[in-house]
Amino acid sequence: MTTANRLSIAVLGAGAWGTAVAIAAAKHPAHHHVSLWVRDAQQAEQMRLQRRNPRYLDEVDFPDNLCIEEGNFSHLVMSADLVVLGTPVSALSDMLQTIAMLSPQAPVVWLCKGIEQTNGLLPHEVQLKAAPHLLCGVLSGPSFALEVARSQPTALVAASHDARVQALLIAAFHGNNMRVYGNTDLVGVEVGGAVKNVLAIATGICDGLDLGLNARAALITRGLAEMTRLGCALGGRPETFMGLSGVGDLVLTATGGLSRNRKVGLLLAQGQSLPEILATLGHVAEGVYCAHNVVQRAGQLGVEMPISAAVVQLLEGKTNAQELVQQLLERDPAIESLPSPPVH
Ligand SMILES: NC(=O)C1=CN([C@@H]2O[C@H](COP(=O)(O)OP(=O)(O)OC[C@H]3O[C@@H](n4cnc5c(N)ncnc54)[C@H](OP(=O)(O)O)[C@@H]3O)[C@@H](O)[C@H]2O)C=CC1
Ligand SMILES: O=C(CO)COP(=O)(O)O
Repeated sequence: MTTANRLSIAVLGAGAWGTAVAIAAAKHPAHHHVSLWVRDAQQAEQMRLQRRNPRYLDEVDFPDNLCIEEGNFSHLVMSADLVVLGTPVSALSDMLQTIAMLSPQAPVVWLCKGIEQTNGLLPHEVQLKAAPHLLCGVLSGPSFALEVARSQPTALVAASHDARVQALLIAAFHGNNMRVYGNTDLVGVEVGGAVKNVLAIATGICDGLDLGLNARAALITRGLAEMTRLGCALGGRPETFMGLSGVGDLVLTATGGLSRNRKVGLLLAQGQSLPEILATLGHVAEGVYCAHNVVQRAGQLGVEMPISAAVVQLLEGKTNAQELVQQLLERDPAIESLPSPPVH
């Protein structure tokens, strides 16, 4: 740390979320020194000239203490108090391995929400495999990039088993209309972040078919039940799913007009094909890439996830939106199973 509370923060990855988080850190009252690393040299040049990110968040100006970097990021990693990975899940393993070689002691947090497509691992499982000795954590919770970049009020969860990483995340981001809550349940926080994306696709389909507000509320509630079942079977705590990274992010993503996952669902309901949708989306929609693994991991644990399974069938072209709804409605009657409230 340079002076009391003033941190040097390196954000690697300048998509919508990496850019918004870099802006939030730079606007923090402690005036952190923030470097935002962009992989594309041309984009970096544009961002330096315009002091905005024309590709992903073109309406928000960069604060003066946000520096745009490109090329080799080793000097950034080696001098940072905190490294923040703004890349999608697909890049996590490579990024962590590179960072571990450069600076094995660097505290690293990731922002991605999903499951690795090739091997079905949650982000912290990817880290345990790729760079097990790094000091790590995740920042998650209901947070559309545009609103964070505009400093609109937002509450997030800083999850880590290491109290120093939680404290660093709070020092980096808590303030200037952002609240950051500490949490030690990495599994619960990451399952919430991954599954809500799949459920947002389902809710987009529901709304795209104009099934009504009753149907949407039912889908979100039963979706939360299936998220909680999977999360608890993987070792997460039931109360985590009642928190910001669980029901909080589920409600935001399933109902919010800024969600890319919800948009995928809306367009599927209109009859567009998945390749067409992905070709025009312009951003990563992690639900598309993790739905299959969510359902596969649930299957391995004997956990039922009918809504997520229906989304997988649709994404794989095995059903259409109308059939999917029929399939869910025709399920046998059941007792409403809910996770028990935590005992304090
Ligand atoms: N947007 C949001 O509101 C939120 C997003 N998230 C999560 O954050 C993650 C990133 O999302 P978001 O920023 O919105 O995605 P975007 O699609 O906006 O941007 C993705 C960024 O990652 C870069 N990238 C992709 N692959 C690699 C790689 N292999 N190496 C280096 N950089 C790479 C892309 O570079 P390039 O432009 O060159 O392709 C781009 O800058 C996702 O997991 C998402 O679920 C979480 C909370 C909020
Ligand atoms: O995670 C998010 C909000 O918390 C963003 O969701 P989308 O990726 O669906 O836009």
